Amino acid sequence: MRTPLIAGNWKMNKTLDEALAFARYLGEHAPKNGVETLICAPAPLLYSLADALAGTRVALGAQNMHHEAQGAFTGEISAAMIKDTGATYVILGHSERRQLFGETDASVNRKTICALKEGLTPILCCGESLEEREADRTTEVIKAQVISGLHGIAEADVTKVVIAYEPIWAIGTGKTASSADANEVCAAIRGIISDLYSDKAAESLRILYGGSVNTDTVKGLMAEADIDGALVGGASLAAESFHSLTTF
Ligand SMILES: O=C[C@H](O)COP(=O)(O)O
Repeated sequence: MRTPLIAGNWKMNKTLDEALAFARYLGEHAPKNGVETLICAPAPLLYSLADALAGTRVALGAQNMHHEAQGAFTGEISAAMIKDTGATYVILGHSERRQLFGETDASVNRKTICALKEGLTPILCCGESLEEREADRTTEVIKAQVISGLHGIAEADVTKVVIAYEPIWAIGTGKTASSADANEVCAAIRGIISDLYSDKAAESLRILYGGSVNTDTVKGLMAEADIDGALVGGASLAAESFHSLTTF
């Protein structure tokens, strides 16, 4: 049985005051029973948010990290630093990181290995561009990203990974993939895990959908057999909206 996960990705949004007001709201409004909820916040907010969210059933995550444990990497943060804040998740290989900051399948793989080593839960993102979808290359692209992202990770660890399928054309555009289309790709990802590892691993690994998820679309997406949750950008920024998503 896979526990549903509704994860908010705040991206580069919110001051400390705004984040604390959001946490206060979540403290007063519990998520649906049996649903895990998560906020992935900008790094400077993590320590304060960990305190503010203590006792709320809302987990905390970072949005990126470096693949080395420490060293001369100005401006970067490590897995151990994230763990120190009290955060337990980290988003890796988001398409914005790949497109705007030059992340590659190889660097995302190194980060995933490093996060697991530190005991963080990686949310490994994959997704095709509009051009790739129109050329009928979705499965091929996703397969390459998933295989590279998980390279060298043993079966005992792979079930700790969460995979987020986020078609690039649906991110921040208001265009959501239909529930059926999103489920088809998530099912294909589960098939890839089964081929790489085992049916058992594929059955226990959680797969999220992301891309313009909102309070109108979340229920349909969550009703699909292979979608275990959502990675939400825009609709996670207002506390009321995020809370409604967690009570789908
Ligand atoms: O990580 C979240 C995704 O990029 C989705 O963002 P969005 O919900 O604003 O489309």
